[in-house]
Amino acid sequence: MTKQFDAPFIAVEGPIGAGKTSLALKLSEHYRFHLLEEIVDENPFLSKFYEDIDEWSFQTEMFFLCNRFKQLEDLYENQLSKGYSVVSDYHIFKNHLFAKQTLRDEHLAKYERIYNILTGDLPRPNVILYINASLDTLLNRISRRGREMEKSIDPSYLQQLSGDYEQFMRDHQHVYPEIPVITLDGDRLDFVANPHDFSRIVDQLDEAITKKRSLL
Ligand SMILES: Nc1ncnc2c1ncn2[C@@H]1O[C@H](COP(=O)(O)OP(=O)(O)O)[C@@H](O)[C@H]1O
Ligand SMILES: Nc1nc2c(ncn2[C@H]2C[C@H](O)[C@@H](COP(=O)(O)O)O2)c(=O)[nH]1
Repeated sequence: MTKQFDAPFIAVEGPIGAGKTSLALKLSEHYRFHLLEEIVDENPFLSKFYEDIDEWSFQTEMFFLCNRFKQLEDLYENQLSKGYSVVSDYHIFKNHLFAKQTLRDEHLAKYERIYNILTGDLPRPNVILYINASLDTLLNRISRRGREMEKSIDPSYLQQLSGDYEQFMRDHQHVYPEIPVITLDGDRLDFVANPHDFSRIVDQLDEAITKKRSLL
């Protein structure tokens, strides 16, 4: 049974470099919501993963899964169960989305059994902001962010992830119509440098939060 709570729990999602962390940080400051940030550099396998995906993918995905499991357990205990609102730069589903691309079949079968056990009763976001963007935009932003290990990202890997995100968001809206998915055009919106673009996102989010509160 998924843990129940009433507070807004907003997840910002999208492929690598779409702007999730940047937008989540700005929203947490604007709304004074608790910010849940995914770990990246603390994953000891990630740099090895980018050098040899097949060799290091299982440990990479399992590390992310276990870390996020603990983060979300603590989030429920310390924030959501107490009525505090949250904005996060990830949704736990991303773990599965990456694993389906990076794990070979026999590893994926084991991973999915563990994923279902660990995530079955975790708190789930009740609003999703989904940033999509073209491959060129993603590659440019990854380059601008400048993480050494990401310089070896294969564009086809990123293209496949982007496609998987598109499909997942369509499926999610169909399966969970009560959870609004606000899609943002990452090619057109510069919420980092353009206050008008950011305020338009806030307007859409205000509407979604107000609507959810009216249903409580
Ligand atoms: N909408 C945007 N317009 C322009 N630059 C952006 C935008 N979103 C993010 N960036 C820049 O792109 C880089 C990646 O952003 P980041 O928030 O780390 O993406 P993600 O968390 O999705 O990987 C950062 O340098 C950030 O400043
Ligand atoms: N193989 C996986 N890699 C992941 C996962 N979550 C994040 N990441 C990588 C992708 C980027 O290099 C970096 C930061 O991710 P962003 O989406 O914030 O750009 O970490 C995962 O579950 N599996």
